[in-house]
Amino acid sequence: MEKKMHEISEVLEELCKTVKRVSYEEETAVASAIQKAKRVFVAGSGRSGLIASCFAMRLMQSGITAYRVGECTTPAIEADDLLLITSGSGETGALVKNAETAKKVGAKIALITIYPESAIGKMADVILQIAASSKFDEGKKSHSIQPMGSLFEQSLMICSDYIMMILMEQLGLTGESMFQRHANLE
Ligand SMILES: O=P(O)(O)OC[C@H]1O[C@](O)(CO)[C@@H](O)[C@@H]1O
Repeated sequence: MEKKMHEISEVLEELCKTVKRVSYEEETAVASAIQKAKRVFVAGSGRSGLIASCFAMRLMQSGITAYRVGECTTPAIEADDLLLITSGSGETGALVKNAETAKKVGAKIALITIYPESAIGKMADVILQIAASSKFDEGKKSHSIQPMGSLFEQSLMICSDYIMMILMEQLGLTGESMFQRHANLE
């Protein structure tokens, strides 16, 4: 049999290492920022944005008023709201603009990123850092065995689901109670 370049277990190992390094304090800080907000607006681009949508879905199922930025039914962000941005680089143009708008109206910003010192990081009130290699590190020796932002995006999915578990505990929710709000028009 032909030798594989990498075993799938190596992918799981680097994912496990990355999510275990994420700070619990930062995860709980994001959960409290969500709880304190009147409404949560979730924004992300590309693959990070797809995971942002998964997060927004769970927030809605928890009874939190959550919107996905970019949907035509999403209203204007206001002072009591939270803009939660998922961006590996923290530099994606449209997301930087979203953060500037949120700042201007006095909304809070939470960022999940590789780079706390990024343009969005500098505007954020709460930051959760995922120490993964980014799409900009492609080709470097230190880069993940997976391409571009894959390791960040996978870690983002696990961390956002874990933040949901923290919220469930704080709000006294169960999977069953959340399922009551699951879409019945699909
Ligand atoms: O997570 P970032 O750095 O904001 O990048 C957004 C997206 O841009 C891409 O590079 C291309 O869509 C994706 O890999 C990534 O999810």
